Amino acid sequence: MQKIGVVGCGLMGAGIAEVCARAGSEVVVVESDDARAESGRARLEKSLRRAQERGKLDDAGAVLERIRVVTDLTELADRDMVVEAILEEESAKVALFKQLDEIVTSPDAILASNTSSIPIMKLATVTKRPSHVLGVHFFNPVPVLKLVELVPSLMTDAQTTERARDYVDNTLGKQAITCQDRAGFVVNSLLIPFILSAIRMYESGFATAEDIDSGLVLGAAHPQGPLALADLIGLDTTMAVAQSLYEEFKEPLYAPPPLLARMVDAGLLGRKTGRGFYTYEQ
Ligand SMILES: CC(=O)CC(=O)SCCNC(=O)CCNC(=O)[C@H](O)C(C)(C)COP(=O)(O)OP(=O)(O)OC[C@H]1O[C@@H](n2cnc3c(N)ncnc32)[C@H](O)[C@@H]1OP(=O)(O)O
Repeated sequence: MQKIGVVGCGLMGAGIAEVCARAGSEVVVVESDDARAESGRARLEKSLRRAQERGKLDDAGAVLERIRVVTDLTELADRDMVVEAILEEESAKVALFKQLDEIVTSPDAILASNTSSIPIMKLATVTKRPSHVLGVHFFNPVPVLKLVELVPSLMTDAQTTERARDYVDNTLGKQAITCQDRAGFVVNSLLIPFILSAIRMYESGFATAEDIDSGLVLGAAHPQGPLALADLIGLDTTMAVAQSLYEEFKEPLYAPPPLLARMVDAGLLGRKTGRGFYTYEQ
């Protein structure tokens, strides 16, 4: 698979486009309008230049030449695999998969979703090729974290999953794990209730954000504490994943705490807006 498409050039989409292009694939990224395409391009450039400055990449320019950011979905027609990385909203993803099914011409092409929590079956069944639809879920920051979760639905061909695994393991040099099509998959089913517990602890006044995070960094060797991690993921995404998990399993441990909902209402979404549990320079 050499021709990759990515839909969405936000935090995750840009990261996915970057790692695919760094691995030698030719990548077309689609954004919904010119302004978003421009900021997506800037995000990619910044990340690649930073990798070059840190000596992790020889030639950022050569990688950028393999990436085109466009606003027309039909430019994905000739792709071998398209990875959807738009906002975590089921209706938007369903509408996009219907369009991709019409646009992407090769019957062998894979339609993948980077969703964190929406059942793959909901996306597969709106296409005429459910055997070629699966979840390919990356982790933030995509250039740093090695894991990719592969999530076949009940309708996905074993061959589709194997082709995706081969690309992830052998072309991207990451490591794939596979799990069933249940909300949250492996990582978020464990990580989100942990983050929600930290938010409840903070909300109750039990300890400060700094002390909760220091506890986990210094006492359990986590690279960052749960509240800083929620800010990195984005509080809107954290909330959306929690809601999907709660809807699927109806377990109280997945219910979003009121403080998280209020922060999302207020637009305090973490790093990307400059304020969440902490404040950040923009
Ligand atoms: C919600 C979902 O569906 C899925 C998810 O994404 S869940 C979230 C999963 N992510 C995590 O759990 C992240 C956990 N945190 C970490 O791994 C680390 O704290 C971190 C990588 C974010 C930052 O690490 P740090 O040591 O505190 O900071 P820093 O020294 O700046 O970075 C460490 C390395 O990562 C690199 N890095 C950090 N952020 C980066 C980014 N956005 N892009 C590229 N590289 C980055 C740095 O360049 C640095 O590399 P070198 O050591 O080779 O110089």
